[in-house]
Amino acid sequence: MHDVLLKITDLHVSYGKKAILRGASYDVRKGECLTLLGANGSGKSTSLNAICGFVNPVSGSIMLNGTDLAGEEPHAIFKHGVAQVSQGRDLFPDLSVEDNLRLGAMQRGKGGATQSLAAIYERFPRLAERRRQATRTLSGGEQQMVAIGRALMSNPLILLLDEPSGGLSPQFCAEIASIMDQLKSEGVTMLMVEQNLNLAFRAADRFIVLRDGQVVDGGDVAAMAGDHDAIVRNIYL
Ligand SMILES: Nc1ncnc2c1ncn2[C@@H]1O[C@H](COP(=O)(O)OP(=O)(O)OP(=O)(O)O)[C@@H](O)[C@H]1O
Repeated sequence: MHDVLLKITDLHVSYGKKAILRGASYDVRKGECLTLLGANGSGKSTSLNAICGFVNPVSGSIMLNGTDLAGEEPHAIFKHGVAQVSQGRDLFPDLSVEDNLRLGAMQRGKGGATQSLAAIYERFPRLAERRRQATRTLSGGEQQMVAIGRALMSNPLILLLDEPSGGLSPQFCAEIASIMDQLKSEGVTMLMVEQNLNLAFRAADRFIVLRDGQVVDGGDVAAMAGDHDAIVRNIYL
């Protein structure tokens, strides 16, 4: 038996009249990394946005440790322990690295446990060196580290990662991959959307494939023994 942390059941999300998620159901188990795969427009980012409360589901449930998050406000969902990392887009560019990191802890508020800055700097020495720099002066990969660090400051129950490798050089992709390895070894639960299949399969324990807003495939990454072709065909053909 696996401990389920997040249970999505029959989730429907629409933008106006356009149905994007059409009855998606899946679980994320405690301590695992689950990757959402699927062609462009299949509803991967919408899934993360629904979990975070940036978009309200039409119906269905999003149970986190027994609490239904569906329809809750984003700040309330964050306080329940869901933190999203979205490609550095939501950082404050003129604030220092340190101030951006501190904001992650403040947002969770008094009730939530937080990680110390020292712990984040130990994990990301590159950020310690740049702690006083305006965040906009960092490279894309370093900004992605700030975004991950900021999410970790709130000590989340689950980390949602939207394209962690997006737009990064191969060198930074490798760094992000090793950060994810480290998070996994620490038992951090992650739900990730990732187009870079090398990273997706390296970091993930399990995957699911979305097509037209429904789950059409899924399984254990280890069981595929490196044979990813069938999955790729299922996603893109
Ligand atoms: N705010 C919005 N308003 C209207 N339509 C939207 C909105 N956000 C996304 N969509 C549409 O919903 C569909 C699914 O988008 P989503 O971003 O979830 O796809 P995705 O699977 O993450 O794709 P990609 O791999 O291209 O990022 C797309 O057709 C997109 O144009």
